Amino acid sequence: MRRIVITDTNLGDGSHERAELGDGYDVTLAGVLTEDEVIAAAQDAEGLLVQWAPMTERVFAALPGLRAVVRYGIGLDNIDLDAAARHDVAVSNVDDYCIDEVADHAAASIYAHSRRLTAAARRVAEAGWGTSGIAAPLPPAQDPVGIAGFGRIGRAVAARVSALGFPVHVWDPFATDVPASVTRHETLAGLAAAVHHLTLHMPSTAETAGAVDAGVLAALGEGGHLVNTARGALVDEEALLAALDAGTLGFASLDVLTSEPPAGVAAQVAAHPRVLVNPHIAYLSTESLPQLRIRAAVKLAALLEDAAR
Ligand SMILES: NC(=O)c1ccc[n+]([C@@H]2O[C@H](COP(=O)([O-])OP(=O)(O)OC[C@H]3O[C@@H](n4cnc5c(N)ncnc54)[C@H](O)[C@@H]3O)[C@@H](O)[C@H]2O)c1
Ligand SMILES: O=C(O)[C@H](O)COP(=O)(O)O
Repeated sequence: MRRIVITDTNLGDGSHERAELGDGYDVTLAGVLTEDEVIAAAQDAEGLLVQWAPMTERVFAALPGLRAVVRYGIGLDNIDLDAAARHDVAVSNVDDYCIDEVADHAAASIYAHSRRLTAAARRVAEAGWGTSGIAAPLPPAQDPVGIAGFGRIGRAVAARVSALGFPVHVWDPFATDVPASVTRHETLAGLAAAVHHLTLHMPSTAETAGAVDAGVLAALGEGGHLVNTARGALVDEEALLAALDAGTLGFASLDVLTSEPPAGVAAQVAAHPRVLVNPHIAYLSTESLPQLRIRAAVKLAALLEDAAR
């Protein structure tokens, strides 16, 4: 019997995973989040299913029987991939769930701000019926959208916003087969300067940390709208707060922050009157969660089979 531990329990009770894995697996739902807790809970585990628990060098070193880890999600930023390789542990994510959900969320943020939904509702709540203080919306054809990171989600956002009539611009140094219908830029600042809405869809890595800095925000400008459904670490939040305070950036729609729940500068950003903040829910739907749990279990079983060969 192979022992599998589910670290975090945010996503459910382990029933989908147990049903998928069947009798050959002993699945324990640990509900742990710190290094020490993971090490204590995962002794003798061959496989781990992890959402946010930190998979660090220390954790891998303390679990010599571990063969495979699958993250419940797309981003692998809480897993030290070099450490996993050093300890001969296979790692995977669930790269094909929630693409439509996140794309819908980003496109909805763009459409909502384009029609000034948040600003207008705030105006009514704070100053009563009237239109002063609400910038007149532009027709979508004059309201370009910039997509940073043209992967699965970025491309799905492009399909949605172009169907709504927004011109699409992209920046992704690694993307091939970029369609002729979109305008490609060589730099993130160049993309920001060309658009009104900038939506982020690159991974959180050492290279992308703080990529949306003061220069990119200045290029996006006072009418600009930053949309982040990727990871908080992509944005220099000090610079974002300064730009919002100075009025040199128009608005931000943020599903993710550097600190979740918000603390410090992330809390100041989240409370800003020209920010629409959501509690990291872009992935969420009645379909995506069971898919995530089932696909994570299938992937872990495949990795463990490979490791046993
Ligand atoms: N908020 C949520 O609930 C939620 C849900 C799912 C995914 N996400 C985030 O969205 C991100 C994108 O997901 P995806 O499925 O589109 O990933 P993907 O791998 O399909 O696409 C990422 C794109 O980023 C590009 N890229 C890689 N490194 C880059 C760099 N240094 N600079 C610029 N571009 C770079 C790649 O070429 C690729 O085209 C994930 O990394 C994840 O963190 C968030
Ligand atoms: O746990 C989550 O918040 C979701 O699975 C999103 O994670 P992801 O952005 O890495 O997919």
